[in-house]
Formats: sequence, structure tokens, C-alpha cells
Amino acid sequence: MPSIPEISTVPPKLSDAFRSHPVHLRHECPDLTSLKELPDSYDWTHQHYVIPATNGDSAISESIPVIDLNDPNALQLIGHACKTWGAFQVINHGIPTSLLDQAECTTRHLFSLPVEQKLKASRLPDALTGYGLSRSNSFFSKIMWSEVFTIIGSPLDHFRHLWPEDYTKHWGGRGPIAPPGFQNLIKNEVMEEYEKEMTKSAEKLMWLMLGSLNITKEDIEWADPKGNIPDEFAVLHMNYYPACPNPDRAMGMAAHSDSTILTILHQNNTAGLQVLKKGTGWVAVPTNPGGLVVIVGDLLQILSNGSYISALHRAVVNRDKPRFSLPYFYGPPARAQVSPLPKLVGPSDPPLYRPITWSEFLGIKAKHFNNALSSIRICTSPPNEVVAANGDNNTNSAEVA
Ligand SMILES: C=C1C[C@]23C[C@@]1(O)CC[C@H]2[C@@]12CCC[C@@](C)(C(=O)O1)[C@H]2[C@@H]3C(=O)O
Ligand SMILES: O=C(O)CCC(=O)C(=O)O
Ligand SMILES: [Fe+2]
Repeated sequence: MPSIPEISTVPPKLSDAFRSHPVHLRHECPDLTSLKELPDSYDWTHQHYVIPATNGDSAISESIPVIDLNDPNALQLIGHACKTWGAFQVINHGIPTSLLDQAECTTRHLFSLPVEQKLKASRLPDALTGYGLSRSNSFFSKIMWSEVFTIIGSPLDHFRHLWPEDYTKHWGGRGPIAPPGFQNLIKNEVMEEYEKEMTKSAEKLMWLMLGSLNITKEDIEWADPKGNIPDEFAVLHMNYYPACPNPDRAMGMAAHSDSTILTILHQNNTAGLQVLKKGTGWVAVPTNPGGLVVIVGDLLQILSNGSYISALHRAVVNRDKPRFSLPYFYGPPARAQVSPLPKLVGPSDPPLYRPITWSEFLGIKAKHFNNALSSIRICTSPPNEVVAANGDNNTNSAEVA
């Protein structure tokens, strides 16, 4: 039987950024699906950062805007959403619904494997790809009710560990071309195609979000003359939130902002994502078949000099149905300098953040979590005070355990 190759899916430049910031999680991955009661280690009841206000069943009826990318006013609507919410949903984004469905189906299939099988594709502490808990668990004393599978580039090496029978029984892992019916390779192709489509959409959305601030490709140093981003850094997550015996006490994914330029998230038809709106509280993001959620990340807050807010968001769980989400974390090349764009700063708008690479910022995030942005802030009291909802100037978010 041919041996299964070592896992080495992360291209060297990207792995550097993470190898220097390993995340050590103190917890194992139990089989959450089989638990009939919420263990104490998953009980978030007495955590002060669990803010109860939610529109899950209360009177808050507003939510993040839904923007049709074919709408002639899309640019303005996007700009407004980035300033007020730090998140929006898009429809008519050009990604086929069939691909979203196939990626969701692969996600469901992956997480329905027995836990021992999933652990064969475990993410190692200094690695980024594979199966495990969310990295952000390291900041909390309680564990989140979720499982995560991280992909960068091709997931094939991990998939070989998860579904070895596709190789050994039928094909033996020989040759580069899959004979028809080889489910593992089909899953791999689906996820690679999904990443390709996400990259295209993320670029398009980034230019729209920046375009709304009159930023063009000439203003972005890491863009080529055609506006393409060579060596962009992107990570795809498959998130699983099993149905939970005590959802009111559990937390699917604790409040955080993403360190990205932007994140594109597909969720199955079970709601759970919530966005924190200043002055309102936690607002649920309803599911929207075929729609995609776009979240402003910390790097876009930096680039826009605080004019766009990187939204604090979290995921709650429910008693009856499993939930799946697929966030695509999109950023610049790991070593590109990110700083407030010159067009957006001036005597009355001094730069709020010092220049930083994403690689460096991930290190700061890995240490300071939701206080990462404030730790690189250079003006404590700008003339036009920017009030961000992401921990930059509030303290309602993470607790360092
Ligand atoms: C590119 C990334 C951003 C992220 C770390 C990651 O490598 C992939 C997951 C992202 C995530 C999601 C949950 C919250 C968060 C803080 C975390 O621990 O993992 C973010 C990371 C981030 O935004 O820095
Ligand atoms: O599952 C969700 O809706 C949110 C996931 C998320 O925010 C993340 O993985 O960063
Ligand atoms: Fe997130």
C-alpha cells in the first residue's frame, strides 16, 4: 500500500507568519455531537463578555444591509454599510449557488466523520491547516461549541487522511488524475474551485469597498497595474456548530473581529452569526439563500484610517440543528505594508495606525486578540473621534484567560 505523504499544504511564505506565532490550545476535541449535557468547560454563563442583547427573539428587527451587486448604487451602499455596520450581505455576486451547495455538502460530510478520523487531520500548534478548535479558544477559559477545519491552498493532503479508502481500496493513490467517482478528489476539487471563486469575489469586493472611498488600484502598493493582487494571503475555514443541549449557556464562536481586509462568509440555512452594532447590541444576521456575508476586517479599518469599522461578530448555537459556515479570510501578501492610505489622511485627519504587515499584525492579534488594533494606534484623541465597535476603543470583547 503506498504511504500517505506528509502534510505540507502551506506555501513557505505563509507558513512563516504562523510558525512564529504558534497557538497552544489546552483542550482536546471531544465528540460534541454525542454530548447530551453541556459540560462545565463549555458553559459560558458567567463570562462577563457574553452580552445577552440579541435579536434572536427580541424586538430588534434591523440587520446588516443586503446589497445587490447589480444595483447601480452598489458602491455607495457598500461604503455606507462599511461605515455603519462593518458588514453586509451581497446577492448577485456571481458565485454559482451550486458551488456554494457543493462546498456546504463537503463541509457536512467532513464533520460527520468519526472524531478519531477527523483527528488524523489535526492542526498542529505551529501549523495553520487541518482540523481542530478555533485558534481564538486560547484567549478564553471556556471552550467554544464548534469545530474548525482550516484550508490554505489545496486541502488534498488532509483529505487523504480523512478519506483514505478513496485511495487505497479503489485507486491506491497512484497518478495525478482521478478516475471518475473518486469522492475524495471530487471534494478536493470542489474546495479548490470554491477558493478560486472566493478569491475573485474578494478582489472585486475589495475594489468596491475601497472605490467607495475614491481609492483606486494606483493607491495600493501591492496591486499590479491591472488591479490584480499577486501573492494575496487567504485562508478558508469550514466551521461546524453541532446542535447543542444547552444553547443559552454555550458560545459557538466568541466575539472577535477578523484581522483580514475582508471576510466572505457562506452559512447554511441555520442562523447563528451576530454582529455588534454600536448603540444597539448584538444583531442577528438572517440566512439568505445564495447570499454571502461580507465582514470588514482590521486591515481595512487601518487602510481606511478608521472610516470603515471592522465589525465585532460572534456565532451562537441552537438546540435543534447543526450549523455550518465557510468564512474565507482575505488579506494582502503577508509581507506587504498596510497603513492608512495617503489619500485619506491630512492635517485634520492624521493617520490613526502605524504601518504594519499582515504577518506582523497576526502576531499582535495572536497576543492581544481584540485589543490588537488599539495596540498599533498612534493617535489617542484624533480630531474626528472614530468610534469603532471592535475593541479598538471599547472593552466589551475578549478576556485573556
Ligand atoms: C487568517 C486568519 C485570521 C484568523 C487566523 C487565521 O489564520 C484563520 C482564522 C482567523 C480567526 C477566526 C476566528 C477569530 C480569529 C481571531 C482567530 O483566532 O482565528 C481569527 C484570526 C484573525 O483574524 O487574526
Ligand atoms: O460562523 C460564523 O457565522 C462566524 C464565523 C467567524 O466569525 C469566523 O470563523 O471568524
Ligand atoms: Fe470571524
